[in-house]
Amino acid sequence: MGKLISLVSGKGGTGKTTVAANLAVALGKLGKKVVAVDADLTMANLSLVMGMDDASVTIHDVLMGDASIDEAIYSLPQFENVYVIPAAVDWEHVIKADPRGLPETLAPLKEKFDFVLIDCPAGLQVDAMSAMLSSEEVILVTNPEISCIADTMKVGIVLKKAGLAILGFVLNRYGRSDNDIPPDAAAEAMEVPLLAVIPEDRAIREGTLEGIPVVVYKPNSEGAKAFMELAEQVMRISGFKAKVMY
Ligand SMILES: Nc1ncnc2c1ncn2[C@@H]1O[C@H](COP(=O)(O)OP(=O)(O)OP(=O)(O)O)[C@@H](O)[C@H]1O
Repeated sequence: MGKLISLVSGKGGTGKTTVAANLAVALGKLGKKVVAVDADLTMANLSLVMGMDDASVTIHDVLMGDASIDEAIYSLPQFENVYVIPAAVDWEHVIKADPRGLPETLAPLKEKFDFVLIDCPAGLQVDAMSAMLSSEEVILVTNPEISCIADTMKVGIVLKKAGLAILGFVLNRYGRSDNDIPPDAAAEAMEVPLLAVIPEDRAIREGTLEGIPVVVYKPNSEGAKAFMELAEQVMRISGFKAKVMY
């Protein structure tokens, strides 16, 4: 059985999609079969970040009852072992798909993949809750700012109460400002394990624009190395032996 892991945060723009895309490609490089799911049903962009700009069947069609989940899974041959379930961006699909169907729609994926990574909307609204409750385990994504840490902690507390396992948090965009909260202080505040510190890195943003996650776009960059370390950490805590292949 695979792992259903959501990428979540209290605030928008912390880097959930970037972490989901890079973690997916990094785990694929480490030999695991991964599907990345765009569960941000109103502001979808995961598939674009992973180099796919058009999809005939999306998670919205599945939620609307017009397609099966298998029909919405696309292989990304440019990355080893990586698949994506895209979301629609047009308004018609967005208003017709009910996010509350996500948990039962995504649950069967863990029979087919080692990792199911669910890119969630920020916050605690019904669309975000439905996406997050589709997972069994959670990776919190925060920036090194006090308000972001506080809001992300709140989400973590709610999800823990709901029975999900909090694997830990990713401190993303570290080094962007002189006032950044340092990793040890962030870990003390969050009260969950620090899985990785991802530096602020131009190569990450460039990779996003190119549709090539930085672990493939610039594998020797500091950002790429940090994402590979995150993937090894996730392998370890998931009980897989992490072998270094890069
Ligand atoms: N470590 C980083 N260094 C530099 N740029 C980054 C880093 N992490 C993310 N970014 C950039 O920040 C922007 C927002 O990231 P992303 O879309 O992943 O955030 P998000 O949390 O998914 O946003 P939303 O809440 O809107 O879905 C993107 O342009 C991305 O390239």
